[in-house]
Amino acid sequence: MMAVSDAPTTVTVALGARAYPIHIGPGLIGRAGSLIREALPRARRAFVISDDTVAPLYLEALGASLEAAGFAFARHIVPAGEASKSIARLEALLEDMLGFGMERSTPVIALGGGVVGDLAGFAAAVALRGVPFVQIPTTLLAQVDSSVGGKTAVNSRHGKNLIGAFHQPCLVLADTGALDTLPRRELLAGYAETAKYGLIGDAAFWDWLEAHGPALLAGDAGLRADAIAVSCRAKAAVVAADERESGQRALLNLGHTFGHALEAETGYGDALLHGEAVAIGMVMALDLSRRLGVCPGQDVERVRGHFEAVGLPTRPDPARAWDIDRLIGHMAKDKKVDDGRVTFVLAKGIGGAYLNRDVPADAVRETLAASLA
Ligand SMILES: NC(=O)c1ccc[n+]([C@@H]2O[C@H](COP(=O)([O-])OP(=O)(O)OC[C@H]3O[C@@H](n4cnc5c(N)ncnc54)[C@H](O)[C@@H]3O)[C@@H](O)[C@H]2O)c1
Ligand SMILES: O=C(O)C(=O)C[C@@H](O)[C@H](O)[C@H](O)COP(=O)(O)O
Ligand SMILES: [Zn+2]
Repeated sequence: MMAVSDAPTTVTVALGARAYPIHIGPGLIGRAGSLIREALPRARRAFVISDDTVAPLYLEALGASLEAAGFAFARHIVPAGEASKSIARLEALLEDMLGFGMERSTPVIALGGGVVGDLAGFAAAVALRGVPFVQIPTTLLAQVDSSVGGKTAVNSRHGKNLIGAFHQPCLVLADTGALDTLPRRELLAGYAETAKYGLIGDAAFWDWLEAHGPALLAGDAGLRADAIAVSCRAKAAVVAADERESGQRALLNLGHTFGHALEAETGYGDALLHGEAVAIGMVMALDLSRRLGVCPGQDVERVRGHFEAVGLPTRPDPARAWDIDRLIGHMAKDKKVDDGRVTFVLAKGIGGAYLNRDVPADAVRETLAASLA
């Protein structure tokens, strides 16, 4: 890994005519106006979406840079938290956007974490059948994962992200300075999605995280920027190869079949953050792989041990009454269900994720039971 200076690192998502850059580094919110102007020379107006925690911290700086670059802009602020990924919030947002007089060249700018990014991205996908979309992710999770790749969605009472669209951003500005105000619990949730890339296909990155994760979490800016760049390169390569998840993109769902079921069961509140659910889900996915005889037990323990060492949960809250049948019911609504069968992301060890459509129901049930015991 290289030490990182203040100059941004740029990763490109290679999607032909729709290719876009992810700039990673400090101070990018203050430069957003001129960078958006370069990407969208014709746009004169912009619509900014943020939440009520992020807006007081960063909207003034973003607004000043937009105005300096000649943009008039409107803002729409939603309450912070997963509950804002709802049809009701989407409707209010769309009406506000249309009231502002969006044109097909008017960009939607998401300033916030994955909740704001997923909601704003979906609104950008459907307003006027699609307007330009700029991601300015302010959480670690959003910088390593949700701002890249074009999955946008809101939740349904039937499950997580079940209403959405693929709509790629035209620009991603990951201002690493914004991570300085992020609470540790949120940082850890993003760390789980960062570690996911090591578990999926990069054992050396996993080794690196074991060595440097604690310092990264403690605030080392260079380590953070390095980990974000590695994560974005990994995600960009998968997305460029399989944009609409007809195959290998599903690997990015490691831990999510279990994780989304846990999130649905906790009602998308503060009790369990997405990244926490994914951490637990990844331990479950490796444990399931071990039960099927494909993953060494020592790799499962290594993952569990590292997550515990940094402070991530590795099993559902034992103080809560969990119902295995209900969890399995949620898993049956996973978007990776095909012909009634769930496609699981398993791993032949750290760095060896693969897809399996033939996982015996008993093994899934045993995995859940062991984790909930
Ligand atoms: N589209 C994708 O590919 C993708 C990938 C992963 C996750 N997701 C989705 O992302 C969502 C989770 O995103 P998240 O973890 O960023 O959660 P989030 O957007 O809820 O942000 C977490 C919390 O941190 C606050 N916050 C954000 N930036 C801050 C900052 N710089 N300083 C202080 N506080 C800040 C927010 O207000 C919020 O309270 C989930 O809905 C998940 O499904 C989507
Ligand atoms: O980008 C992807 O592809 C992912 O799977 C990234 C995940 O971290 C993210 O949580 C995604 O929203 C889950 O996919 P979904 O299709 O089940 O919503
Ligand atoms: Zn995720």
